Amino acid sequence: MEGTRTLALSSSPAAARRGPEKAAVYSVHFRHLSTTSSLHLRAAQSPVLRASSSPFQGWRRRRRAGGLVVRAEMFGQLTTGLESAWNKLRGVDVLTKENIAEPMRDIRRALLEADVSLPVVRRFIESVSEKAVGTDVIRGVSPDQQLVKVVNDELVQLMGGEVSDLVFAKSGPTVILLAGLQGVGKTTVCAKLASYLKKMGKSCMLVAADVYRPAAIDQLTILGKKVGVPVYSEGTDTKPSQIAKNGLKEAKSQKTDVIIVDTAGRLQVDKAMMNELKEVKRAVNPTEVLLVVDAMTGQEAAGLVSSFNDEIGITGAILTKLDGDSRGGAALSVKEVSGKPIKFVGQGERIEDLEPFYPDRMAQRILGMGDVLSFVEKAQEVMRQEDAEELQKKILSAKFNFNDFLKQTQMIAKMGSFSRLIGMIPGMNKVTPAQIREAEKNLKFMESMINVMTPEERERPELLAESRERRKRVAKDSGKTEQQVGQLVAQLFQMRARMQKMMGAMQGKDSPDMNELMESMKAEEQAAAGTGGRRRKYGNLRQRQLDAMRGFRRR
Ligand SMILES: Nc1nc2c(ncn2[C@@H]2O[C@H](COP(=O)(O)OP(=O)(O)OP(=O)(O)O)[C@@H](O)[C@H]2O)c(=O)[nH]1
Repeated sequence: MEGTRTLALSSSPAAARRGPEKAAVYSVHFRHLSTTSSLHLRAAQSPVLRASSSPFQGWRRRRRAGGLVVRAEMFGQLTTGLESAWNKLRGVDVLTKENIAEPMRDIRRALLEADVSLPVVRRFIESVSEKAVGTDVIRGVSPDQQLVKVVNDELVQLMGGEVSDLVFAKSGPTVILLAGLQGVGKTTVCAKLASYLKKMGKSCMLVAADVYRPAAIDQLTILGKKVGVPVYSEGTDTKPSQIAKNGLKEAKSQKTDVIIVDTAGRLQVDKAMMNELKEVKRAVNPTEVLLVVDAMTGQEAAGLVSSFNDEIGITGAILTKLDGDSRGGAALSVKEVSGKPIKFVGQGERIEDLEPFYPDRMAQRILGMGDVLSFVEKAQEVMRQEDAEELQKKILSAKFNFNDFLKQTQMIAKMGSFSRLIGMIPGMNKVTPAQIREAEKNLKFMESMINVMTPEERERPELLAESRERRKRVAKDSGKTEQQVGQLVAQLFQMRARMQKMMGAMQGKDSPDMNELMESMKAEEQAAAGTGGRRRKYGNLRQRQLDAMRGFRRR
């Protein structure tokens, strides 16, 4: 492989585990001249851990029986690189061409260090910059969170958008032809895929068409036994295309749903290999031709998918050894470079370590910001910008009315569990679940009174503040007391004042004191419920409410 020098003592954590017990560093596998793309260490004692603090940034320690294994945290390097981009946006009001320039440079650097190919990085940066600047402002979402969301969406697109499912033949056995260079994990993938398909309820057969390495046939036979799937083989004297053809015939006679054909791997792409694959492909007309590539080879993997597709025509790729990939270049480049989707990823040596490739989950893992993303998505979903602007105007001009109040409560309901949402707001994690439950109950209580108000009363709460008759009617229609209606009206005026204060604080970039807000909501709810003890306890609050109403009457 050009540009690759293997100083390998071992290529896998399993081999690392097999190493001697006492040394601090047992095995190191370097690919690529300058990068530590693959490194598996095992230590019986702590020196490796001490060493792990700086040179192994983004690497993960795992405790295993009998020692510690230090492994690359998947895409850890990239995640760390991107973090510096968000940090540069702290304190800005809105994303502009100017203020995103530096964060975009960080993102570009992080992607290049992750071994994503340059043209892909260029297109990515261009698209993110364009979208970030053109994105509507969402109230409550900070510019750095907004950029995280734009980058996430672009990463998902870059990796193919949707999950790309396996295609099954409409009739007869589905044939999956696996190709790939030597040592990428093809044989292991055969067994992993068979086990995956078995769990889906499909019957499988493995076909051993790697005739150049007798050990490959043995390995497949052993793995077949392990996963409980028959293996069709004819030794090493028959042509691979003939073995594949006979295997398919056998599968048909046994009414097997899927056959997986294991082919020979070569050290590099050569004509003989391609011709043989073409021949096998012609012989069995596969539904899926999947190229197995090693994630640790970075953008080379993407290049390979491209050249195999040009030569033989493939339907997708399987990315193995993602568990050892701290960079992510292959996962990010394959679709964009080759136009072919990654269908599965191998994330370990065990049979069950194969799963479909979900671009959205992968992007979230890269960014490591699941909470921020779901918060932004929910805020986007329920709060169109016009609504937000209108609301803000109303709040600032003290015109917040019962309709807005209802809209807000409904919005909160739409956002799903109030408590989950609150947990996502920085600074709100001190609010207890009991407080949240009370706030939710309070919202329902108030809603029942608002529902029986006339449109005019909702629009102009002053009407209710000024007319006892109106308050009496609302109380009667909602089954509440006149006093409770009075408290609700007073509460709305207090809320106006409080929201104005909050908006002022937000515009001044101070974060509002959410705890105080929750405390007062709780107090108001209890006052509204109107028990004797609570009445005494929250006497001051009720006095304030009455004052607010009186003040209003005087106007
Ligand atoms: N960590 C890790 N190791 C893997 C993964 N997939 C395969 N391996 C290991 O990679 C090594 C090579 O796997 P094989 O399945 O023998 O590779 P192959 O492509 O069939 O090799 P040839 O038959 O020589 O072409 C084995 O030690 C596997 O356990 C993976 O997803 N993660």
